[in-house]
Amino acid sequence: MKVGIIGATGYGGLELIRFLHHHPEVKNIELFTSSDEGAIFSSKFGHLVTIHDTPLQKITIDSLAGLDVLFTSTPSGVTSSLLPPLVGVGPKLIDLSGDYRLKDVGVFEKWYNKQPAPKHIVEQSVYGLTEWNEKNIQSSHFIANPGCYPTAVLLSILPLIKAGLIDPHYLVIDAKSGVSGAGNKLSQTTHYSETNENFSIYKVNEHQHIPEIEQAIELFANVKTKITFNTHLVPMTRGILATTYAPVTEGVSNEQLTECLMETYKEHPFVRIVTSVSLMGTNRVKGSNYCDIFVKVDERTNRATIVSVIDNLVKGAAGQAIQNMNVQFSLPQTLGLDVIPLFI
Ligand SMILES: NC(=O)C1=CN([C@@H]2O[C@H](COP(=O)(O)OP(=O)(O)OC[C@H]3O[C@@H](n4cnc5c(N)ncnc54)[C@H](OP(=O)(O)O)[C@@H]3O)[C@@H](O)[C@H]2O)C=CC1
Ligand SMILES: CC(=O)N[C@@H](CCC(=O)OP(=O)(O)O)C(=O)O
Repeated sequence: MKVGIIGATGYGGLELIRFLHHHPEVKNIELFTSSDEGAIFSSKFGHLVTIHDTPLQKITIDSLAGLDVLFTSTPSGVTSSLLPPLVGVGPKLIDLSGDYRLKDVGVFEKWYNKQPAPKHIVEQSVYGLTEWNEKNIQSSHFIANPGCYPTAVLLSILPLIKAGLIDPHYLVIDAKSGVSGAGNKLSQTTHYSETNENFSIYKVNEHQHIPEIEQAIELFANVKTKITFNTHLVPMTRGILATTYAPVTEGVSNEQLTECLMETYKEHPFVRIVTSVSLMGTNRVKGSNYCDIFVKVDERTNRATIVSVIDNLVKGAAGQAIQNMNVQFSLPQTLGLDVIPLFI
């Protein structure tokens, strides 16, 4: 397979390269740039010397046409105008940005404050939450890869909502991310001296992943709901830990919640249900495509605490994107992704 990456110099792009390099079906990786055409890739990234000594290419429709699959890992607002000429005619497309996730273009415009992609193009994309949308992904040429926070949250709560074990109308979700979630561009809030020894909340009640999570709950569990969702920045590089608090349906036990999660994901290699909280942590999934989930009912309040962890750059971005490519090409989902987490 001949694969292209637009946004190769970003964090998501670098992770795509790391995994695709080991993918047995990928024979060629072409790297594209909007800002540094001709630069030798490894001259920018020393860890890739002797591995990717290829020049960065200019993005043109002609240069993309011969690819089998194109990953776009660009800031929001870029692919809304870049991809429409390629949809349905060029390579299979997997977009890691938020530009095609929200089906209502008015909702995209409101939460991202950016010009949306044309509605008829957005309608052709399939939401790439792999474990929940495999059939549609397999038959699609155009995947909108989920956001990092929605991936962590949805994998943990969808089975319980769908089975009627928790009340979906009072969900309170508290999520924390490492700083790489904000990408590689410099900014005041991600500056070392502002993040080191600091733990902060941001985008209070205004995070762009709120409508994405609500849309997916409706799509996969057939429930219309409004969530409370807040995000925090943790002084670490990688990882998301998301905690959801949800009322438990009358008479439902802790064991039933755990069994439901285990049953849902028994055939899914990247989702692990953890039964001891001492085994949970972002370092248990770091560098890997795993999502680990733990649930415990507070019998005093009859609320469940549902916890999930992912690596934002892997299951939250590049890893899930490659998992989706595998599904699109009818390959085993684990191909190229079968790595043990870093842990330390
Ligand atoms: N970081 C994360 O954990 C996650 C990120 N995402 C989403 O994935 C996308 C990429 O994120 P991330 O890798 O962190 O971002 P980065 O900011 O690290 O990298 C984005 C890359 O996009 C390229 N780029 C910028 N402007 C343009 C343009 N106009 N046309 C083409 N390419 C452009 C740049 O490369 P160059 O200058 O060489 O063109 C840049 O290196 C974003 O939409 C993000 O929201 C999704 C899930 C998780
Ligand atoms: C830590 C941090 O800043 N994370 C980013 C995640 C960005 C992302 O994935 O946003 P898209 O919807 O544009 O893909 C954020 O919270 O906005």
